[in-house]
Amino acid sequence: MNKKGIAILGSTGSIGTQALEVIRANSSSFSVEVLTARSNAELLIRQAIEFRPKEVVITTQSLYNQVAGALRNLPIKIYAGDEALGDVVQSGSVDMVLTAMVGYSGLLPTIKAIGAGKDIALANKETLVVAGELVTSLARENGVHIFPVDSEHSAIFQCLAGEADNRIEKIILTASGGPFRGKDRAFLAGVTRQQALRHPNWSMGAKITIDSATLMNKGLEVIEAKWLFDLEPSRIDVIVHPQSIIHSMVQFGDGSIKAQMGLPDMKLPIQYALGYPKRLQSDFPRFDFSNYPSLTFEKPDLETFRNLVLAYEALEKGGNAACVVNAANEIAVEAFLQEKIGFLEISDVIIDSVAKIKFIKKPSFQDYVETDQETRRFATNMIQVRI
Ligand SMILES: NC(=O)C1=CN([C@@H]2O[C@H](COP(=O)(O)OP(=O)(O)OC[C@H]3O[C@@H](n4cnc5c(N)ncnc54)[C@H](OP(=O)(O)O)[C@@H]3O)[C@@H](O)[C@H]2O)C=CC1
Ligand SMILES: CC(=O)[C@@H](O)[C@H](O)COP(=O)(O)O
Ligand SMILES: [Mn+2]
Repeated sequence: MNKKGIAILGSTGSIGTQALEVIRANSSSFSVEVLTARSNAELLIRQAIEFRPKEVVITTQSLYNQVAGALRNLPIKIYAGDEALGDVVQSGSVDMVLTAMVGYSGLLPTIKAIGAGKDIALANKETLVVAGELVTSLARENGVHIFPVDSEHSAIFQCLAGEADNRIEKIILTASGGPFRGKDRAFLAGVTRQQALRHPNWSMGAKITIDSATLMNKGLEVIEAKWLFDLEPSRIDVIVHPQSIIHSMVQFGDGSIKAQMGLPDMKLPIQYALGYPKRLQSDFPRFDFSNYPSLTFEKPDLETFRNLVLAYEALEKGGNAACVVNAANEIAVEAFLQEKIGFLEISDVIIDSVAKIKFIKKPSFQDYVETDQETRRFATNMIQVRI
């Protein structure tokens, strides 16, 4: 049997390392062709020695010598810098690119991979948030499939199997509510980085963990769902489900609701995307109903967690609005992680950026690049003035 050749962008992160666990357990189905990282040279070297990719990229130029030196006796090509990401995804042996980088930086390599006809396993939700219209139309033109890795979107994708001719009435994205569910603004004003990084159910990278705490993660996921499943915003609901057992739901025209369930473990959606259409066997721990006597649901508190509203507004507005929200959020989350601003100020930075940055109704790729840069400059400045 031919193995599927996988390129992993961001192999040293939370999704990247779990993807390698999946591949290690299914080595007769997959080969690792490309590994990339930004700063964690030591882990990248260990991964390359174990999985023997054809190409490796370390985007931090100053780490090139360390990586190249450690791998010098192996038949692996080593590159440095951001531009190399756009080249390696196009390699002949790559069948599928797993986009497990964080933030806006995932956009350009994803576009290059789609241009080269490579299927995408998409974890990097920011790609669709920033330029969903452009990326999905490019995928259609190139006959490329985008398989969702994000747990909610994987759940919806799994619920849609066999339903191609049936109308979706709405989808219901579940949200854990994050570590501050039930708290008010007075409490949130004083929360620390450490508190915000303590997600109740998932162990993830720092940026998405803060997004979960502000509910921006759910906002980004609403936008991601719009582009993956071609739905108007009014057909995308969010419900808080603190146990994170139901990963999302689809309601059809006859009123029937399908849900996908399981313990919170990203290896399952990663494996489903890599192995699609096959469900590969796994020994992931199984969900036991008797351990969960109650699965509960509540409405999100939109007065306290304003970021979810900001994301819906950007989706309604269209154009480059979500690109502005994303860039401002990335800058604000990084500033919060560096303890330069408070938790509630994350929303303030986004609101002021949306008000300031020029709206473009039909943005080109270059417009997205410029919008991202201008927003980052504005948001960074705004934070500097405050401190
Ligand atoms: N973690 C999760 O469970 C989930 C994550 N996602 C999404 O998946 C993506 C990855 O998240 P996660 O794995 O948590 O993130 P991590 O921060 O854990 O990992 C990010 C990875 O990308 C690399 N990286 C970071 N910045 C850059 C950059 N500017 N250029 C090149 N490479 C870079 C990092 O390299 P290094 O470490 O070497 O610096 C690392 O390999 C995000 O978009 C997130 O929203 C979606 C659903 C669940
Ligand atoms: C695992 C995953 O897909 C994350 O996006 C997760 O959903 C975050 O949890 P929240 O529901 O708290 O945003
Ligand atoms: Mn998710």
